[in-house]
Amino acid sequence: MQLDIGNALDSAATPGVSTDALDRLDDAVADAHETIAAGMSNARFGYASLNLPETTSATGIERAVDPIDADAVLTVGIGGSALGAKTITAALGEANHYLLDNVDPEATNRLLDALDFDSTAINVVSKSGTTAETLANFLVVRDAYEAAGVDWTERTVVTTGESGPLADLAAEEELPKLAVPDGVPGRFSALSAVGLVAPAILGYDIEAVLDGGREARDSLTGSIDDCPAYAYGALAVALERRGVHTNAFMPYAEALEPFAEWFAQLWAESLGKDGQGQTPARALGATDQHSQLQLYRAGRHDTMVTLVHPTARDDREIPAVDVEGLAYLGDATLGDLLDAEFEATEASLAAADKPSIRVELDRVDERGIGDLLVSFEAACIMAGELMGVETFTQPAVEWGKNAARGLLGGEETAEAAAVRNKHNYLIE
Ligand SMILES: O=P(O)(O)OC[C@H]1O[C@](O)(CO)[C@@H](O)[C@@H]1O
Repeated sequence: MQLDIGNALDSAATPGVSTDALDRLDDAVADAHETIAAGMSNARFGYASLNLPETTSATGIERAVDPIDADAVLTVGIGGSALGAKTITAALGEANHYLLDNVDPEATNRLLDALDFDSTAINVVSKSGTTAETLANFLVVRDAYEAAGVDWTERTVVTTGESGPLADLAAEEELPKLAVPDGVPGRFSALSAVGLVAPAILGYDIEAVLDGGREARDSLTGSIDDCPAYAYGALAVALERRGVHTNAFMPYAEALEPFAEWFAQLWAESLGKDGQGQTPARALGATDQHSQLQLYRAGRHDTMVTLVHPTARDDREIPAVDVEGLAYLGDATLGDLLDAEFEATEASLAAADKPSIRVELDRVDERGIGDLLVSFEAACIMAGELMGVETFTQPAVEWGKNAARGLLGGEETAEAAAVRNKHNYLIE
C-alpha cells in the first residue's frame, strides 16, 4: 500500500500535523518499531500477529479442508472470528460466503431457509470456544442440517483454541479442527486459519494472500518516511491528540466494504482504552458521498477521513447518450466516474480544511488484501505503542458478557443484578 498524507498536514487541514511534529513523531516511531520488532522475534502476545504471513501454513489449511466439497460457506463466528474471513472473500468478489455473526432469530431463519445445505460447508470459528452467540448459532445450524437430513459432520470444519466446549465437540465428532495460533488476538488473526479456511474451501489462492501479508511485514521500518503502515498509525495518533476523535474509513470499492467493518473492530477494540481512541465510522465511496460527506465537510473539525483507493480494476463502459447534460458521461467508464468522484471528494475535504489520508493499492486481489490487512494491523500496533495503551486485550467487553450470562440463567452475576436494577424513565 502507498500513502499520501499531504491533506493531513497543517498546511492543508485544521487540525493538521506540522512537519516539525512529523519529525518528532518519527523519533517515537523508531523507538516503537524496536519494541514491535523485538515482540515479533520473541513471538510475544499480540506482536506475534505480524509473523502470521510466515508462520501460517497454506498447505496445512488446504489439506484440512480438502475433504469438504462445497461451493458455499457458512461462517459461524463473531468479531475477529468472522470479519477477517469475510473481508478476504468479499475482496475477491465471492458471493457465496455467508456469515452467522449475530443472534437475530428472524435473520437466522431467513438465512437458513435460503441456504442449500448439501453444498454449503459450515466454518465454525471461536478463539475462546466459549462465545455464547457462536455456540448458540452452531447448535441451531447443526440442528437445521440434521432436520434436513444433511450430514453436517462431513461439511464442518472447526477453528478454535486447544481446549473449551468447541474443541471438545470437534474431538467428539472427529471434525477437522484447526488451531487459532497462540499469541494472536482474534482481531489480528485474519492471516491464520481463522480468516483463511473460508477462502480455502472456496478455492482461492490463500498463499497469495500470505504473500501480500509478507510484503507488508517486510515494509516495516523504523521511519514513517518509508513505512506507510507506521505512517498511518502515527498520523492518526497525532491527529487524535489534536482533537480528531472520529476516523471515517471510506474505501472506494464495494469489495472492500467488509474491510471497513474489520477496520472498525481493529481500531475500536485495540485503541479504545484509558479514555482515548478514535471512533471508526464506516463509509463507502462513492455511495456515502450522498449520505455522510455533508458532515465530514461542514461538521465539527473532529473527524479525519481515510480514503482507500484501488488504482486498477475491471471496468464497464457507460453507454453513449445523446442527451444534453449527459453526454459527458457517455465518454467515460464507471471506473472513470468513480476515480473522478474519489479525487473530487479528497479535494472537497481539503477545500473545507478537513484532514484526510489517501491509502492506495494497485488492485483488490489476493496479494492486495493480504497487504492491506497486515499493513493496518501494523498501523494499529504502532498507534497503540504511541498512545501507551494495552493494544491486544479488550477487558471492557466482559461486563456485558457477564450480564447476559446472568440474565439467561447462567451463574448469577453482579452485572446481571445491575441490569435488573437499572434506572427507568419511560416515555411512551
Ligand atoms: O473468537 P471468540 O473467542 O469467539 O471471540 C469473538 C470476538 O469476541 C471478542 O472477544 C469481543 O467480545 C473479540 O475480541 C473477538 O474477536
